[in-house]
Amino acid sequence: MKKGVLLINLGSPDSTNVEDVRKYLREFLMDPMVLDTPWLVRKAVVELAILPKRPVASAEAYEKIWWEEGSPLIVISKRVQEKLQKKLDIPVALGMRYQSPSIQSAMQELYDKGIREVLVIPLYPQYTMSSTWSVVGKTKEVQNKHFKDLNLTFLNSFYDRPDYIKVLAEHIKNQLPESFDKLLFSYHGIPERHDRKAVEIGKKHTNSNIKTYRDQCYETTELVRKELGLPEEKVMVSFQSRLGKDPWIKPYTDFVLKDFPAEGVKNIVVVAPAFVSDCLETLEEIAMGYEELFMESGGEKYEYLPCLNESDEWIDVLAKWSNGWAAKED
Ligand SMILES: C=CC1=C(C)c2cc3[nH]c(cc4nc(cc5[nH]c(cc1n2)c(C)c5CCC(=O)O)C(CCC(=O)O)=C4C)c(C)c3C=C
Ligand SMILES: [Fe+2]
Ligand SMILES: [Fe+2]
Repeated sequence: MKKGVLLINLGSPDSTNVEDVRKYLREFLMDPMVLDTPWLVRKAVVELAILPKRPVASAEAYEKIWWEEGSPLIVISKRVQEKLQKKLDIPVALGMRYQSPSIQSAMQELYDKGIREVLVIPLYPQYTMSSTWSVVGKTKEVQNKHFKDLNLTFLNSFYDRPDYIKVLAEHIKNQLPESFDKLLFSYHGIPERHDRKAVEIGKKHTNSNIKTYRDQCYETTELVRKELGLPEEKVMVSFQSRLGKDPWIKPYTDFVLKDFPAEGVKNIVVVAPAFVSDCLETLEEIAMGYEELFMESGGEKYEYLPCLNESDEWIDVLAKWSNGWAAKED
């Protein structure tokens, strides 16, 4: 059977226009894998508490990082798809979990080429309900509704895959300044509750040994630290982007950054391995907002190292995984 690859990332608003941002946030936050309350409560919270004001602030944040060609997350994901396509003999399509290009349009593209076997790669190294399981659920739903004779194989995570660890460590090493006090691994946070629920959801999608998102983040960090040959005290993990009043997994990046200078940690480097492409969370929150916070708290030097993005070495890894899957007997 003809084979193809489907890359899926989170997605961005279509523009920095407040209405487009509102539309994006509505789709994102109405996902029960993101806001996991009963539908009516979720609808009330989203429409009455979040959507009246947040889109204005979010649009301003997007405005600061938007590129001429569009949202960095979309532009980078398209570059990854194009570069990977050049390396593979089988078609590669790109879909976004929220907004456009949709997962359905990407699947249609592959289907129209006669493809009936698809390797789905959610572009999240670590799985949890709001990242990978949301993508897996949505992709299965679209397949079941519109493409019944399409077979899907999922690459559910790569947080501990030696190829990924090696390419990430090398990428960091090439950009690491000669001297620094701490290398901070800041991952996207999730509510503590999700870390328990996601294990049950993950078991439904796969038979493998499911871990919590927090544990996966610590594992990625430890593997990269060892690959870099850094002592334990040079590295720290934290979690960013809290939303709402529930407890999220700790330590919180903003708290850590505020405390660092008083502890003598004044020269830091920050990486964000929950993302393979730069996006609002890295370019605005980490590279702008957190730098300001750290400097105001007494920090002296702050450097953010960009994600893997469309680097040749990362494309080579994606090509290796895709070819490995494509070479398997049906
Ligand atoms: C309950 C809220 C959220 C959870 C849980 C969550 C988990 C989560 N998100 C990502 C990746 C990205 N999130 C991005 C933006 C973003 N995230 C939330 C909320 C939750 N995320 C919101 C409301 C937003 C939009 C911006 C804002 O208004 O703050 C992005 C950036 C998108 C872009 O266009 O650049 C990414 C990427 C992961 C991996 C994750 C769970 C691990
Ligand atoms: Fe998020
Ligand atoms: Fe954020």
